[in-house]
Amino acid sequence: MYVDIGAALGTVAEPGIDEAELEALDERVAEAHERIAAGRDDDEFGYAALNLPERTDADAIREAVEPVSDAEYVLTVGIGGSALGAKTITAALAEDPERHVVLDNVDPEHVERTLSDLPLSETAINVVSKSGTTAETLANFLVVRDVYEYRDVDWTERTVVTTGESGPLRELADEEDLPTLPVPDGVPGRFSALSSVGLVPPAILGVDVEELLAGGADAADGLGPSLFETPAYAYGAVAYALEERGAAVNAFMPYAERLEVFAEWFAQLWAESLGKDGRGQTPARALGATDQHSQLQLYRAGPRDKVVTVVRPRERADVPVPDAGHESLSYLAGTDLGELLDAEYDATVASLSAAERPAIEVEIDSLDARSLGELLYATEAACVLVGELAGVETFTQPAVEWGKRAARGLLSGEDTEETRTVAERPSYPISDGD
Ligand SMILES: O=P(O)(O)OC[C@H]1O[C@H](O)[C@H](O)[C@@H](O)[C@@H]1O
Repeated sequence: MYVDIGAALGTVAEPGIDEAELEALDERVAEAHERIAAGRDDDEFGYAALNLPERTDADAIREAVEPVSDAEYVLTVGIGGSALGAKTITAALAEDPERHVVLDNVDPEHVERTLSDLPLSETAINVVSKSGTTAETLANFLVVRDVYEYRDVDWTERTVVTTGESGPLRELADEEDLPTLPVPDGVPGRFSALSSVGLVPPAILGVDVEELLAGGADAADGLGPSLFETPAYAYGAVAYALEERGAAVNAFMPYAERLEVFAEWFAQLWAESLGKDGRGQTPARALGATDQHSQLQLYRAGPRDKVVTVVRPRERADVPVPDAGHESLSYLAGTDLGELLDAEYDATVASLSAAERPAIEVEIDSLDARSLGELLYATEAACVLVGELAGVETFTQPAVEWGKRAARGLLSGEDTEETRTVAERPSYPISDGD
């Protein structure tokens, strides 16, 4: 992975970071790196995520998916960190990403439509929940099972479960003797893409999971004590420094359709890990070049509270633009779509710099398994570094857990602190008088 922080320097951007300040920050990066390395050595909660590339057993995943390896579709039932990793990987790498269907939300119309469109006898079910208690996942799984039974398709032969050692999902899996994979110890869901949590659908859909893990291992080997020699830390350190100087928003803008879901994954990672103690950058999702024609206006001319992260592969497919023989289109003659997209990327960074707005450039060699593994890992390492520099509890998510408890309490009718708060929530209704 390559990171270019030139467009985030104080000489060209406001907010920006001066080179002298970077030197001082590098000392803090060295300390944070030591903390991260110690956490990895002891497999401490959270830090253990950065050991996944070496720990994940690709053979065990292949063995567990063997019974469903000829499935035409994979239906993932999971939410948040239990869905986004797999969705990101298949969107980027599967030959036909449409073959991976994700039921994360419980919008009844969406669930009904999704299931009615799927050929169930050719669809493997991948149920994932670290806690095994998440209401959306359990409810969707029960609905899915019921629909399979109604259509007379044996779901027990087509299901793989990834969950912890106990909990309702584990009980459901044991009852039916379903093949199960463990969630890795000490790894929060949003950091678990490079484990069984994220790798079951890619394995079924023919993605080279060994190469993904090898890419993660490359990035792990590259972590060193200086931001000047570690692109992942350079990204994290500069994002942190810019937040300190007012960049409350991090607009994550890949210039590759196949990385659009990566921005969704990034949003969970950044928000849930770093949104604590009154701080944390708000992740915004954008796609280049599409959002150049909408959001870029705000990024260049709105409040100076943003940094834009642009991401691109260095290699692209060749799709030449045909020469139409029109004078007015001569600038397109002899080019190809990749060249155009790269020109748009360069133009966006330059356009932000011209308005003194910060950007950070991230590049990978190409959109293959190795580079994606590297990008996933490096982004996680960057996030852990920001957490260290900001002094927040990167690996917990108490605010999200509150909502989960409240929803469960409401459904069961329990009287808890959360359900009382829901009952007393502020209300000031306005209607149109009808
Ligand atoms: O994997 P599960 O236990 O079902 O949790 C799914 C998701 O639930 C919550 O929203 C957590 O905050 C997420 O981090 C987690 O990924």
